[in-house]
Amino acid sequence: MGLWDSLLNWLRSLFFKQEMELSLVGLQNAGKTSLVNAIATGGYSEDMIPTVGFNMRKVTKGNVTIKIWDLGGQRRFRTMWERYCRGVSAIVYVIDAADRDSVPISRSELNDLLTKPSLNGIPLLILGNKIDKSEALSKQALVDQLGLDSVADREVCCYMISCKDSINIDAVIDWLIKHSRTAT
Ligand SMILES: Nc1nc2c(ncn2[C@@H]2O[C@H](COP(=O)(O)OP(=O)(O)OP(=O)(O)O)[C@@H](O)[C@H]2O)c(=O)[nH]1
Ligand SMILES: [Mg+2]
Repeated sequence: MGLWDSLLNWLRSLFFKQEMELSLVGLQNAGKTSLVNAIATGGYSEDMIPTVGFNMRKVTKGNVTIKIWDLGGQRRFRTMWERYCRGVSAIVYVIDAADRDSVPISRSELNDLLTKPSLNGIPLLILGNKIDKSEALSKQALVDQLGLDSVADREVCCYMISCKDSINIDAVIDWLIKHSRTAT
């Protein structure tokens, strides 16, 4: 990048602070809280406490401040998902790609969420997590088993990630930054 471009980018970052709000949803044990840690600090821990209700974290990447609603994935918390997804810039849906038995439940919970009129058109990022495990599904298998090809009313993107080995976390951050909007 030339000096002039760098200068322009710097000026832009001073005047156009970006911010975005997103919700992290998906079944318990999928790795949502681990993803927040991976994005915020790159840290990872084996012993995580299940999220009770929700947590809110603010993470700053460059000139983008991301407000993350990290929701509990246990059944009793799933009815809250819709409320916390309203008005966000993106819905991030995390799946344990190595827990093949849970994928059908994940699919039906995702379908329920996507039929809510209040969430119409909100971009969806699907993350197949735990690809460090040998039993993890391939991306194509996950896309098929979730029926993602039939989602037509919104932008959908899917990445396979590992919070443990920091695989594709950069791609996730890039996608998020592209979906932020200029703060007013
Ligand atoms: N092998 C492997 N394990 C992971 C990965 N990401 C998370 N885990 C583990 O999965 C377990 C659950 O992680 P959490 O981040 O607490 O899952 P969660 O989706 O926030 O769960 P709830 O808060 O109950 O909804 C923990 O033991 C993590 O260490 C990964 O990429 N690979
Ligand atoms: Mg959690």
